[in-house]
Amino acid sequence: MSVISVVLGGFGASATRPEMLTSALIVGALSAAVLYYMVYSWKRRRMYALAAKIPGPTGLPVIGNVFDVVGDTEETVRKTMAQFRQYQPTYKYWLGPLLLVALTDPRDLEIVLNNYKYTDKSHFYNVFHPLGGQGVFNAAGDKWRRNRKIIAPAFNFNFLVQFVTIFHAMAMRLVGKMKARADGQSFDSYKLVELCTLDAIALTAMGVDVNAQDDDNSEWIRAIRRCFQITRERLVKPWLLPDATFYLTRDAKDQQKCLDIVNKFAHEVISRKKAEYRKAKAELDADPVASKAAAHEREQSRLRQDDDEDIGVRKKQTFLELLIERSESEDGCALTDVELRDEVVTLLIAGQDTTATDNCFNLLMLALHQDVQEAVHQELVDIMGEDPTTCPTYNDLNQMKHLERVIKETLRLYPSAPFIGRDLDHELDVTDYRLPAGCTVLLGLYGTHRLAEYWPEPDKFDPDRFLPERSVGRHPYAFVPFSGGPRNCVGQKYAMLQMKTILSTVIRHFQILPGKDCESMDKFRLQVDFSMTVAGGHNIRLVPRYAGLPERMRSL
Ligand code: HEM
Repeated sequence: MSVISVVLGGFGASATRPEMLTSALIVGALSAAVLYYMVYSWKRRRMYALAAKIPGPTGLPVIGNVFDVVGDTEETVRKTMAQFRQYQPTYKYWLGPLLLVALTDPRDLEIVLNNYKYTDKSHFYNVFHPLGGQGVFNAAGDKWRRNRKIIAPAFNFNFLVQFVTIFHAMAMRLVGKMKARADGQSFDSYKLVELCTLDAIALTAMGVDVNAQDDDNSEWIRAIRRCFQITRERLVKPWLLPDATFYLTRDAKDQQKCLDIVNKFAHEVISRKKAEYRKAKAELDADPVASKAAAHEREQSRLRQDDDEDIGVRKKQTFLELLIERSESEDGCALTDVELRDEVVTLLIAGQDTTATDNCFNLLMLALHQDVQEAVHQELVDIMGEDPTTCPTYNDLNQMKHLERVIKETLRLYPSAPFIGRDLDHELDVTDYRLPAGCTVLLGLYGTHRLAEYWPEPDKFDPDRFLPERSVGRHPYAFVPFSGGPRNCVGQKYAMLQMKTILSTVIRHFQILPGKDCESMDKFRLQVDFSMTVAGGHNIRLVPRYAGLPERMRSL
């Protein structure tokens, strides 16, 4: 018997007692649900009223626009872009009871991002919590403020510049792998580049050579990549976003196993590095002259911390070693082993895929714009000479202005993080609307970067937009691939140094040509999980440039 017939028939003369009881229960439950919905809606009347003023696609009753974001991520990206084009710069949509407001106007981005009130990240970032725990990316409130203060000095040029030789060594490994693919056949550059950036971040964060480029099958590498994969899946399957549903799945158990491996490895490295630090310190303390000199160097180093010009004078250290040193020697900076682990794992997650995808998009842009590629190659030859194996100095990297413009223009068109989210717990006035309390704000960096008002012919690849004379007067929040304000990307200088080193090394060795299904920007099928990528691969072809060079220069 259907629910309706139970309800209608249940009150008829022929109804039995159990049927009447069932009917009464159903009617009671339905009435309670309707009453609950009415009270719930009444409480949210202000939200509905403010939301009604914001344009956006029409949704279905109760579930709203859920069908726009469920399913194939390529299709979701396609629909999101169409919505952006139709409603820009601000629009709303509903996912069930959740109101999302997409903001792309740079003035609105500034209002939200440049304000300490909105530094806590949206609830959907909970998918990142298993990896990176309460590290700087995930932490909120005072905990975030403290973490950020402790970690910030590690991202000063003065400290980062020592990593250039590591980036170059990893880039040369990549060139070695690419050499085997330089047969004119199309291949997905991401598969090689993501291992290169994993090697680079593991070495610079922990001082461990995981050598993913030669062996991507070790237990740790399999574990960390599986963790990335599970997080990606949660991001594109909305029903896995809440912990309540995710922790019922097999993936959650799998994630725990992999996390145990990743965390155990990190703890082993931390113990080893701490022991090394303490041993070196004990030896130093036993020698008063050396101890005084080290104290002087520490003080000088502290004074240099904010001076980006004064570089290359610190002794070589990894992020972890710097954090251990600060932890053990400075008031208020003591981090527990779990906190140290969370920071190190955070850097692995935040610094690997972002730079991998962006390096790959750069290779694609250079492949599609041969004139730009040749100009960049010429610039590299002018700065560093013909030998493609030379390691760039910091000054060399600084002079790579053309390459820098290419990287920025690529970040404009394909920002690794196309949007970021914040939850509003009170109303907020942006340029054209008052946003209701309780909504989630999506800051659409991708959309901002394509607003014609700020970027004429926005879909065109034109690195010269970033020439100083063409950048004058541009709104500071019109270009925000690394976000902005107090919670911006702490790793942006690292990212620029790493990408310049890897790209310049590859370009000096190979001419890059477009690969299968990547013959034009229109053909890219974009998808978003961890970062924005091309579904079907960042496919390129390579032609060695070193064929005409002396044998010494050809050895890779
Ligand atoms: C092309 C490369 C990169 C891009 C486009 C990028 C972009 C971003 C963006 C947009 C955010 C803000 C996220 C949010 O508020 O929701 C962010 C935060 C962050 N990024 Fe990056 N990132 C890149 C590379 C890196 C690297 C190489 C590292 C570290 C080595 C790093 C470490 C971080 C950290 C720790 C945060 C969190 C900062 C905080 O919450 O205070 N990023 N990044």
